[in-house]
Amino acid sequence: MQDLTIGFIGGGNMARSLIGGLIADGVAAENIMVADPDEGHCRALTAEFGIATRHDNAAVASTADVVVLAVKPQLLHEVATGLAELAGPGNRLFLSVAAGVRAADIERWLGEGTPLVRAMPNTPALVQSGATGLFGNANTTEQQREAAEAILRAVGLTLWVDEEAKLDAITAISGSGPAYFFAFMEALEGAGEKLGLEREQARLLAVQTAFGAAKMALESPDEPGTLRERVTSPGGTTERALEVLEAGGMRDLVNDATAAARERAGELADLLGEN
Ligand SMILES: NC(=O)C1=CN([C@@H]2O[C@H](COP(=O)(O)OP(=O)(O)OC[C@H]3O[C@@H](n4cnc5c(N)ncnc54)[C@H](OP(=O)(O)O)[C@@H]3O)[C@@H](O)[C@H]2O)C=CC1
Ligand SMILES: O=C(O)[C@@H]1CCC=N1
Repeated sequence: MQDLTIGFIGGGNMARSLIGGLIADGVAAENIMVADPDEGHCRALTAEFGIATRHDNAAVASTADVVVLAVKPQLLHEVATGLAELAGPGNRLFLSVAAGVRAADIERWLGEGTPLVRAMPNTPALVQSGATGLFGNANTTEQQREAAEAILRAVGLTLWVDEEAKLDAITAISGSGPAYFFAFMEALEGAGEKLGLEREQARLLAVQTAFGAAKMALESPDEPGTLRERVTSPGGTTERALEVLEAGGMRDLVNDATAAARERAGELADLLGEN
């Protein structure tokens, strides 16, 4: 892993999160390169992480053992076909983090036989607390799967799936998931302000509480449901609040929201796979 050269195609939010986590894990800045058309993104990445950047995708991909495709799904066809000369059977590993776009379509654009791992990471990778689902196509060697896993494990938890369709469920739960929790923190912050706290105080309390609850849920042998019960005194304040959330349909809403996210991943796959 320490000797792997990793080339990112696209230097936006997800790439930045992965790069930050990899650097924090001790990967040498010389082993990471980014291609992005935006001069501002390139300058910011070099300033923050000391990595080299280019505007030329092929120049970056040609020097990399692992090429991370981190552009928007809608751009993946164009970007992948542009790298076809550097792909193919027995060639370097491609690692796509794009939501929805199927491995078979990416392989067709890069060239049949290309070793490809599809990953669904999330932005907490930046602070090495990411969660990533992985799926490898039939062309990947054991060594390449290990390389993909080592990159993502450096920035958090990894989980292989045996059916590619499960990546869409992972997208809905943990890929998009940080946004759900950030939205809940925003809501709690706003609620705290309404209840008379200073905005900054309310934010700090909301964020620290989310962190504490997540840390506890991760470290405790007990399930989140048990931890919830321990906060909820019979006839107390939490019980009253949870009744309101349940009456408002919280669980149905979460089911509907994640189903919508998964459906969107499928729509993207169908739409973009036509190319
Ligand atoms: N953000 C997230 O939480 C997650 C994102 N993903 C996936 O990661 C991928 C990237 O998402 P995200 O980082 O959020 O998106 P961003 O738009 O932040 O990043 C994409 C980057 O690619 C650049 N770019 C545009 N065209 C090209 C090109 N032809 N060649 C190289 N780079 C190009 C963009 O530049 P410009 O802005 O100038 O267009 C931008 O800097 C998506 O496929 C998404 O599904 C997966 C999991 C989580
Ligand atoms: O919103 C999106 O489509 C991407 C994929 C998962 C998180 N962000």
